[in-house]
Amino acid sequence: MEKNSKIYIAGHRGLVGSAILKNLKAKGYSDFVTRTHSELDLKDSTAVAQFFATEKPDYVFLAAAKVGGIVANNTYRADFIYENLMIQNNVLHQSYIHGVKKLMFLGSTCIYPKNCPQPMKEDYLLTDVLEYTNEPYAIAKIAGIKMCESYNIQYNTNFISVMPTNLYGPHDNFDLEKSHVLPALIRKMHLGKALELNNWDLIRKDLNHMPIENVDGSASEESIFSVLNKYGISNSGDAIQLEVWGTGNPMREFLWSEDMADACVFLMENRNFKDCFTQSTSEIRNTHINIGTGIDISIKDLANLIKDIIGFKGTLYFNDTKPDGTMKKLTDPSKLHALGWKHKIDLETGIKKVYEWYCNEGA
Ligand SMILES: NC(=O)C1=CN([C@@H]2O[C@H](COP(=O)(O)OP(=O)(O)OC[C@H]3O[C@@H](n4cnc5c(N)ncnc54)[C@H](OP(=O)(O)O)[C@@H]3O)[C@@H](O)[C@H]2O)C=CC1
Ligand SMILES: C[C@H]1O[C@H](OP(=O)(O)OP(=O)(O)OC[C@H]2O[C@@H](n3cnc4c(=O)[nH]c(N)nc43)[C@H](O)[C@@H]2O)[C@@H](O)[C@@H](O)C1=O
Repeated sequence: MEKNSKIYIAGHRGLVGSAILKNLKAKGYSDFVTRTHSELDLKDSTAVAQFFATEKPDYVFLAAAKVGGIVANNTYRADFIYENLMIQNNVLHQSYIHGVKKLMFLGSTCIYPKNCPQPMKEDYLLTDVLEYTNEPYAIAKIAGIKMCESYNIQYNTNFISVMPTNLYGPHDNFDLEKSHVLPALIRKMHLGKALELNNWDLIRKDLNHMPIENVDGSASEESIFSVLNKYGISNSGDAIQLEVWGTGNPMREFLWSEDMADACVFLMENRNFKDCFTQSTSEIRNTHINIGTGIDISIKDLANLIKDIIGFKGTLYFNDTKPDGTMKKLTDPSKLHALGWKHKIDLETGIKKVYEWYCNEGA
């Protein structure tokens, strides 16, 4: 990429897209094309074709997708497969039609089999059955990888795919039903601590920023209590109790979103699809690259770490009627390391940074 290249970041207000935009600006890139979801619905093939014909971007980061945690994936199964297939089909195909020089497609580590050998190497794709809770989303992401490879092989495009592990950082989704575990636990413990301190100003400020089921900060204490109870924040005698979904035993790997963005920009600057042709086989597959830390933690230990950082004193209980999902999904990031990139922010530092962001801007 040249510093004056025209770069389209699809999903520039999201967790990853906002971090990619910030990273590119810091590195001296200056010509960006962005559209919010309401300005351009990427599911709309005609609108996407018109957008590419008008803007003609040189480079594309596809960080727009239907994204959510385990329960959202399991509940809105049709939306997750339909929306993701539509978004990626439209953006990839129009990037080919309009001669985009290079595109990055963002997948996810849920593309790997439920009982994948650990750590997960790129070559383990399509070797066994997927985890049920996010199968529709994973199938869409696998289709995206195969679409990139197929267009590259048939049409000589330069589409590269990356498979990030679980991500977290500023501009994440903190909805208590639809978000991923790390932002959900941060918000629950932030509210739990405020309840412990009887700090109703803080609780009302949080709910004004993001109402829970239409309950905002103007509601009565009784209504607020009842909605917090529903989402697993309750008062049992002298302690606040906080629900953690599942058994607490699953292992997860977490990467700071700004490290993720740095890896994406590094690969856009240094990696081309043709690099994969050095393989000794005529069958070109598994050309995607894992992005992770190679370090994981149990959900129970994660919950206790967040509890300590936030200073929530109440008790945690594990609700095993909620799904655990995959028991372990740890990336093998050696392909990325061999290319010269490694993460910088460890989990404890990242949680402190995102909690500070949440208190200042997110809540
Ligand atoms: N978060 C994570 O832990 C992980 C994420 N990923 C992948 O990384 C990528 C980015 O995810 P993340 O940043 O977390 O997601 P976010 O939900 O934070 O952001 C998604 C972005 O996509 C945009 N978007 C969604 N639907 C449409 C649509 N129909 N038309 C136009 N824009 C749309 C949203 O726009 P708007 O803001 O305007 O609504 C938003 O900016 C995705 O491909 C995701 O699958 C992979 C692994 C883990
Ligand atoms: C990134 C990845 O994200 C999704 O997969 P996931 O890793 O299972 O996502 P998760 O963050 O929602 O959960 C991780 C673990 O944590 C537990 N857990 C505890 N308490 C809460 C809780 O309060 N909220 C949530 N969401 N999970 C909780 C939860 O039960 C599970 O065991 C994919 O669907 C797919 O979208 C994908 O690619």
